[in-house]
Amino acid sequence: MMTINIIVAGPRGKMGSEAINMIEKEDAFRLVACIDRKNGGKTLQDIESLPALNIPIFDDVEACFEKIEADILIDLTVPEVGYVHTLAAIKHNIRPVVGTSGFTSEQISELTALAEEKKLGAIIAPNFAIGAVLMMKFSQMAAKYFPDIEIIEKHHDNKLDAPSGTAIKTAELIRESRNRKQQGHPDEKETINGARGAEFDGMRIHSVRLPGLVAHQEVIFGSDGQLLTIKHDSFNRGSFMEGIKFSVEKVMELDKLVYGLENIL
Ligand SMILES: NC(=O)C1=CN([C@@H]2O[C@H](COP(=O)(O)OP(=O)(O)OC[C@H]3O[C@@H](n4cnc5c(N)ncnc54)[C@H](OP(=O)(O)O)[C@@H]3O)[C@@H](O)[C@H]2O)C=CC1
Ligand SMILES: O=C(O)C1=N[C@H](C(=O)O)C[C@H](O)C1
Repeated sequence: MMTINIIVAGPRGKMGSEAINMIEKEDAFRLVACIDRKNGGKTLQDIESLPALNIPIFDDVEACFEKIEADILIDLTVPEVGYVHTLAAIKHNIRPVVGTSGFTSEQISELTALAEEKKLGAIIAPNFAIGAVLMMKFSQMAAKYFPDIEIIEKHHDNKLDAPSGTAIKTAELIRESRNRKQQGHPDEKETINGARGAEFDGMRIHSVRLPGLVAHQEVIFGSDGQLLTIKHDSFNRGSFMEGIKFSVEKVMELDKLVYGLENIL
């Protein structure tokens, strides 16, 4: 059995710490280093909330990639830094598996081109929960028949990016199967800015942020006399780990960047 050597960026985060637990449970996965802006020079065992492991922590991504032999970077940080980490990983021939949301489409295009040039596998997945991927695909199917759509995504109030990566990916998939349609009344006016949500290809995306929520999305399709709702809920971060595990295995076989788990499931 081949061992896959993994670096995790964002180890103290909700997703990063869950990913470390997942890696520890897998015989074929080996955690070799972490990237953490506040704990460079320490080891994982120096951090109270994390497993007592003698794994080096780097605050500098370049130093980490130069010193540590790794196959994969799992990035679970914030958009600006996650992009820098992903770019550096590809340059160092380390395959990125990116959960961090909020990359721009220009950044994704740039990373795609670089991975193609290097013939290196990479995965950027707006949502690693298998149920969420199905929710997006079912929405894409339904959009062909029900072109009037509102996406409502709901997340915890520590989330930095809006709309969520999942909502953007859902809208992108819907755009592939639906002719552009400007929804609502042509003369509608917002008396408070943002009341109708964000506009994407004529449909609307609404972002709810509340304590108590984890990650939830409803796609509502309206038609004459009927309403279809396609809904997914993640109640904990464990829901994303199956997709991360699958991506870590799959990215080793790829020679290009894949954006969205639906393309490899
Ligand atoms: N694709 C998917 O399926 C999923 C994706 N996500 C995405 O994953 C990312 C992480 O989510 P989550 O774990 O909930 O978030 P957390 O806020 O819990 O963790 C974020 C981590 O990033 C670190 N970080 C923040 N700012 C910086 C910075 N400037 N430089 C370096 N590190 C930094 C934080 O460290 P510090 O304490 O120093 O700030 C922390 O360790 C988000 O982008 C989220 O949208 C989340 C769930 C599922
Ligand atoms: O920040 C989160 O929590 C999540 N972010 C991802 C997104 O932006 O879609 C995935 C999931 O919704 C959880």
